[in-house]
Amino acid sequence: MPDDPNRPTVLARLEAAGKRYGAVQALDAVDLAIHAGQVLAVLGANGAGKTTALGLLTGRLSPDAGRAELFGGDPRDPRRRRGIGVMLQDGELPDTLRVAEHVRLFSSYYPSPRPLAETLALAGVADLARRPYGALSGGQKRRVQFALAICGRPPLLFVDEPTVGLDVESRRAFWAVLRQLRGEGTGIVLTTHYLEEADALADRIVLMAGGRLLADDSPAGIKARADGKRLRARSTVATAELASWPGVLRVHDTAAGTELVTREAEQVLRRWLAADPGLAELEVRPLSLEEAFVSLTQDPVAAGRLEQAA
Ligand SMILES: Nc1ncnc2c1ncn2[C@@H]1O[C@H](COP(=O)(O)OP(=O)(O)OP(=O)(O)O)[C@@H](O)[C@H]1O
Repeated sequence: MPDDPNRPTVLARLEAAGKRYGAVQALDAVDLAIHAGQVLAVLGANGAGKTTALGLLTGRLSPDAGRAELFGGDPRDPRRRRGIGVMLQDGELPDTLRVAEHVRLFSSYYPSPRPLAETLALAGVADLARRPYGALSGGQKRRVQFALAICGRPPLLFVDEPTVGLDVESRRAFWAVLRQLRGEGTGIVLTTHYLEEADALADRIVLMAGGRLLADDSPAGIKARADGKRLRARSTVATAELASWPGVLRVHDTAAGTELVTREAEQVLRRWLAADPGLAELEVRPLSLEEAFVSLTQDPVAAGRLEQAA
């Protein structure tokens, strides 16, 4: 059968993949596909299984159930691993080599690397080329690690919390480069604890908790699945009372008034107005990705609904 040109190219996948460390089921029956020309953001609290999932996809770890596949074969095969670029969280590099020397050395491992100047410019380190790595700031080191991950033009790029320690301007510049690489057809797997980053960049988000996938959807889809609203108003009703009402998921006081999250906005709002005729400065808005994330990872009912929907 001819290939469907509209079907995305799968670069890597997990099929019912599991990994156990003693009593800890780090990954449990996870199905995941990584597509060319897409940014996939992997989100989850500490210990959710993100690093383990990436370890299986990059061939650093082997599954003990199910399978992992990279470019159609075994991720542990060095020829396949040469097709990926990896930017790890704590990449240690020799301090004495200069930035350009590091990039030149890494580029030499690949069959058709980017020109040195292009790699340095993309990573935003052109003006640091002659500086020894050890003399760079934390954020500058992150950018050099990114340069090493992209210098070989890998069709698949893994970036693990890439913008930790970057200032706002550098973070935006980094996002622009990731978008450019995606535009060139690169598949990008991004783990991040910055939900704003996932919202801004990702075509798809997978949400992990306890080694399992809670959701695999677009950022808008994730927000819609959480299906809640945030209400905020100045009110004399005590937060403890609001928290006891049916349908209210969370309540807290802010400088701008009392804020609550609910999946039954109309019902809760009617009750709130009846209980406090003086209620003022009312604001109703959909959940942000951050609020949806908290709601889905902390609320087993919502997580169950997600699993059914998936
Ligand atoms: N080498 C190991 N030996 C024992 N347990 C491990 C090992 N690696 C991971 N685990 C456990 O497996 C679970 C998943 O860990 P993993 O590192 O994949 O989580 P994560 O989502 O990447 O977390 P973080 O956001 O903190 O990086 C955790 O409970 C962790 O303690």
